[in-house]
Amino acid sequence: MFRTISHLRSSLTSKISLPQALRHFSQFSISLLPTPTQSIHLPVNPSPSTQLSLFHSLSSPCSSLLLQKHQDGSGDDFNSDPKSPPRLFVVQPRFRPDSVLKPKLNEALNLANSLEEQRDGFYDTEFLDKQMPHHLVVQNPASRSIRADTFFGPGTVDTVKCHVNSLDTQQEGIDAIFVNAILTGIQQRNLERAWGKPVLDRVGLIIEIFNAHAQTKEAKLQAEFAALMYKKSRLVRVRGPGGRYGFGVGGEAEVVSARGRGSGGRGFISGAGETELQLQRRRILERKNQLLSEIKEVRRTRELQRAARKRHGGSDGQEIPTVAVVGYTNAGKSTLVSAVSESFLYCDDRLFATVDPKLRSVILPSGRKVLLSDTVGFISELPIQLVEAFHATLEEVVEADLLVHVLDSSAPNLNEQREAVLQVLGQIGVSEQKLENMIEVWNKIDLREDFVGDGYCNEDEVPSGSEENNDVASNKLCEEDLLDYDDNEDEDFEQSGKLGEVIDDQQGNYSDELVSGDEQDSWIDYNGSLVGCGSAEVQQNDPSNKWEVVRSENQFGSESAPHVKTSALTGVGLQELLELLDEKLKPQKTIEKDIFDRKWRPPRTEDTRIAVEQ
Ligand SMILES: Nc1nc2c(ncn2[C@@H]2O[C@H](COP(=O)(O)OP(=O)(O)OP(=O)(O)O)[C@@H](O)[C@H]2O)c(=O)[nH]1
Ligand SMILES: [Mg+2]
Repeated sequence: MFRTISHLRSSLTSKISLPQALRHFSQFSISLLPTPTQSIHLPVNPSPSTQLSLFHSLSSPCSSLLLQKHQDGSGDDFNSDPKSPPRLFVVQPRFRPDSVLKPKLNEALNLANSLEEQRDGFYDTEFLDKQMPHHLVVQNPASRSIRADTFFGPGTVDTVKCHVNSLDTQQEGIDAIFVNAILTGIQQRNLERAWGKPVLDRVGLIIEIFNAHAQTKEAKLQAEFAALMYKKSRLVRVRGPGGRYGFGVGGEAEVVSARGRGSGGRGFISGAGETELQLQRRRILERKNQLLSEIKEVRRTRELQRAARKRHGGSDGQEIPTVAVVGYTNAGKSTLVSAVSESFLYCDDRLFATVDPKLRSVILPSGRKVLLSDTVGFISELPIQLVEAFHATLEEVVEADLLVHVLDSSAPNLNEQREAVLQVLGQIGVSEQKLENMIEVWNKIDLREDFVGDGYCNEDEVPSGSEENNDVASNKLCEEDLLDYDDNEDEDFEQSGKLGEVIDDQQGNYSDELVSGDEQDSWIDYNGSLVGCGSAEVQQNDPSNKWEVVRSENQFGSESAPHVKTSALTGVGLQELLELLDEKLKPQKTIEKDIFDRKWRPPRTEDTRIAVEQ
């Protein structure tokens, strides 16, 4: 059955998540037509989800791709379960030194494996039992040499293509390619065309994970809003062979930004693709307005709930303070809140396991009741669309009386994670005063090599909220030990290639000064050897090697020491954390009282002095 694209688009209504869309996407063979076309081959009676997957395809300059159901029906059997996780191939740009690359690659693999939806309230496989995705480390183009059309140089694009083809001949195949970098709309589309697979960049994947993990109406609305804004910023049009604009094949492509600014000037207004572009924009705008009004309602409800909490307070009529637990994703926030509140919150090694914020009440050692708010985790380069869309959720953090920043003390890039969290807190408008008053918790202390059972790096170290007790000497000691450890690990990593292989386009020593130009990638301080596409094999998953770097030790190079070290799993440090909460929440009242006293009642001593003089 053939229909026009406009006809098709007008019938596309429902929304499905990317995992589902990718499943359906894989049921079609894709071939470029020699000339732009407005026709499309649809399966008879496409389901709503199939329709939407087509809509995804049609949003790209590949809208003239011929989508044909496999004649032999093989597409139907190809991983046709719409809820099974998509298989992603991870392309990780290289960083130097390897101690920087390792956590980034590790995070990329974790992100790729986190894109999964629950089935009947559960995931099919335990996260740590999942196979590591296939991956490839490629050259990271220097910022001034990033190609506007494909991000990577042609050598890297070809190399990835070779590996994708090779994986496709294998039984498992892959559904999409995840590039752990931020791509522009046109780079993404050009790479999709070059590799013949859907491409996700870092922002896109994180947004999709939020969509896949959202359970409540609030989280679903916000995640969809973020996805919509992301999609809006990626509308592209292409210039065909005759210089005509449209959604045609080949030719030079241009991005039309979210502000509607195209580089085509007046000519942009006409052209075959313009109607389609406008139609998409209108559909996005309509949905955006609808979502905005629903999100507004969510914010209003949250405000009312907060006000009610303040009004009713505890049993003694006192206001119940709220403590927001923030931190990098997977730091153990939910586990910590569960442990101290003796309740259950969903915890998982999947990144962004929590998308739906939860409140739990806790009784502090003084008998005072507080509410702990477990909220979404942050990540470096957290998409701004998500920060904006999750405004209603993040307002809880801004409005909280006290913040607890949970860090994974076993993370090799602890400082980077801290910075990423502080950056997001600044972005959402947390006041300086709250940041200064924030409690820093180093969680997962049991995973540290220097863990001696009481939770501290050094047996002599006595943690406390006060700066003086932060044992800098002992921290330095640990730092040296761990740096040694890292160096050795780098060697192992390079030689054994356990995590994947490094693919280079050129052989020899390079720096970004030496290589530039169309035909070559730029290099960042790189010493490497040629691994050609033919000789290279993509790292196969070896279950014994899985997640090896996940638990590697960090450099312990933190300038500021934590206020308290905990292990949410073993219970170490939890009592101390509660005592610290008590301590931090008490002074606020005293300060308020002081101000009140000073404003309305002159100090008694003065009164007394005056009385004596008289
Ligand atoms: N060994 C150890 N594992 C921990 C500890 N705390 C949490 N974990 C594990 O770390 C993983 C992530 O924990 P979560 O509590 O889900 O982390 P989170 O910070 O809430 O993560 P997001 O919701 O994704 O932002 C889970 O597998 C936990 O079991 C700890 O103190 N020690
Ligand atoms: Mg969580």
